[in-house]
Amino acid sequence: MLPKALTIAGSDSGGGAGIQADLKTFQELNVFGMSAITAITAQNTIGVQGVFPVDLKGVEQQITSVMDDIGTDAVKTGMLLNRDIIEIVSEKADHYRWPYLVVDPVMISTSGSKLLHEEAMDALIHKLIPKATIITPNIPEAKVITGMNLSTFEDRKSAVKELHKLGPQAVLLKGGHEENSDHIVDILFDGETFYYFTVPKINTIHTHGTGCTYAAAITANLAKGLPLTKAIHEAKSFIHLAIVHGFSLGEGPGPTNHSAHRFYSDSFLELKVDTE
Ligand SMILES: Nc1ncnc2c1ncn2[C@@H]1O[C@H](COP(=O)(O)OP(=O)(O)O)[C@@H](O)[C@H]1O
Ligand SMILES: Cc1ncc(COP(=O)(O)OP(=O)(O)O)c(N)n1
Repeated sequence: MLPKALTIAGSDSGGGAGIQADLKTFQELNVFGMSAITAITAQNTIGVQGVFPVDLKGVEQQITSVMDDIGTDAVKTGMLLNRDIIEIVSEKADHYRWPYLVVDPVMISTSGSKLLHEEAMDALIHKLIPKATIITPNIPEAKVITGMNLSTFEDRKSAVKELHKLGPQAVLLKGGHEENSDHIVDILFDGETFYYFTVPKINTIHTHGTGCTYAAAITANLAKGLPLTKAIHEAKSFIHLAIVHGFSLGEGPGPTNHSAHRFYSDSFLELKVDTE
């Protein structure tokens, strides 16, 4: 039987991010994908033209319908939009005791649209993040959650420790927003050990949906039963190839290429994983 994964996130009509990116990633990684949609966004490569929340009963019922009949091996959250939706997801996490919960704390799209209301921050930090197997903030999201300045590498390590104190089993701080380096470092901390996933920065604008795709690949790998560090290492290889082969679509930044990994052996990407 195929492993199963549920994504609880927003729909991106443009197909590059959100639910669409998650389901494409699950499919590419041979995981049966299921969804609970929190909001419909009218979105393309240029930006987000509209956000239409799904009513609370609709969100709650999608999760219940999937869980009571099919069940899941792992859950990922993306755009959750508001406090009420976060509270529903948190209650469902308690009720169903999901084996793995990957929380991508989506707040704002690269094009600048709000995908999480400010009033929802407290629920995200105190109700959902503590239940996560892993959280995957980017640098701006980590700044908002910790209130810290993340200019230096040491700042980022300190922020990762602070984020871990909120209660998730592990924190993965993504480095894609690093501006002053030709390398990008994602920092993983599991409460004992730091791991660094370092890659050369790819010179491209076609990175729409990178965060969603990466977190979905981690979720798929956890659903398959991979240990956390290996799940991230393989997901990093997947997202790296997807960015290398990102492509132009529409007038704005194009999406990553979810199929790119098919054309490489697993060992294509030599990743440096340091522990200390
Ligand atoms: N230009 C790039 N070159 C190489 N890797 C990148 C690049 N941009 C993003 N990544 C990687 O893509 C993943 C998503 O990162 P990031 O862009 O920080 O998140 P988000 O999409 O949530 O803003 C991370 O593993 C990051 O290192
Ligand atoms: C519906 C929806 N969810 C999430 C995002 C954000 O996607 P992400 O991969 O974090 O980054 P960008 O695509 O904004 O660079 C989204 N845009 N839409």
